[in-house]
Amino acid sequence: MVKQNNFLKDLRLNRNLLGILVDPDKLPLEDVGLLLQNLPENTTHLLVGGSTVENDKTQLLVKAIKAASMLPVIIFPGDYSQIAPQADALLFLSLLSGRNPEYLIGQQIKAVKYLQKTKLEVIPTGYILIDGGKTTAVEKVSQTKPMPQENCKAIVETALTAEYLGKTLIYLEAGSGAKNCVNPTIVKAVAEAVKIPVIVGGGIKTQEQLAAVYKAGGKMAVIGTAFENDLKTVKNKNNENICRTYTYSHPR
Ligand SMILES: CC(C)=CCC/C(C)=C/CC/C(C)=C/CC/C(C)=C/COC[C@H](O)COP(=O)(O)O
Ligand SMILES: O=P(O)(O)OP(=O)(O)O
Ligand SMILES: [Mg+2]
Repeated sequence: MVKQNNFLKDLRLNRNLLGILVDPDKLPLEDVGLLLQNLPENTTHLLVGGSTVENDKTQLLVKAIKAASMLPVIIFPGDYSQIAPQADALLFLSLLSGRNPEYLIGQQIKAVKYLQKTKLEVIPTGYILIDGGKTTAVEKVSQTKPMPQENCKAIVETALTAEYLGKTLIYLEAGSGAKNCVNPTIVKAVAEAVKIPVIVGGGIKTQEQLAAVYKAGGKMAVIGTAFENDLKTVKNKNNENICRTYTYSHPR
């Protein structure tokens, strides 16, 4: 059966997409309602995943989200154990900034027998880790070094390599909770060099940073940590006195 390419179509046809990243290890299932009620108004997609996630948590979380929301759910996996058949799509990542065979091809081969049993839209993605000013979980888990922001040429060449290899998407990643997000000059250089859509994530906290991603040609920005912090504040204050740690969402 031919699978519908909806997520990739969304990325090709639209701009200013906002993906909120939910880490199954950090969001208790009973907080799915809280999550959905507090999403930024401009959220277009939910991404689910983490560098490390306990067994079965991703599948349970995706199931709970799908039961309560119409938003498309995209798996953004740190490893093959996070494949959840109830999701809409899966970023089939290859960590091209590194040279660890496990994250270039090993995880992908391990994923196949699970993917064959699903109808997930599988999106071959060139995943490029860029130095965000601190050591991040992706770096630790993959045991690879990020590419320096100063070396824009090498980053562009890596993105072009991804395109020549047949990847249909590029993800420029500064890492979860990065001090510095990917510089817009890098986003612009990559977006101008490749024909495939570019997603940007890592360390995005403000409306200005979000706008800069879109202005530079990024089709989707992904926000995880800033939203996690926001949700903690909402929870701690029992919905009173909400003090948002970022400013990109409209006040409710
Ligand atoms: C099934 C399959 C092909 C799995 C791919 C395995 C692979 C090659 C993984 C790459 C390395 C890795 C550990 C990826 C983790 C992905 C992930 C969830 C990263 C967290 O992203 C942060 C996001 O950009 C938002 O940042 P922030 O707002 O600062 O939290
Ligand atoms: O799973 P990640 O990569 O989002 O890392 P962290 O748990 O440090 O947020
Ligand atoms: Mg995180």
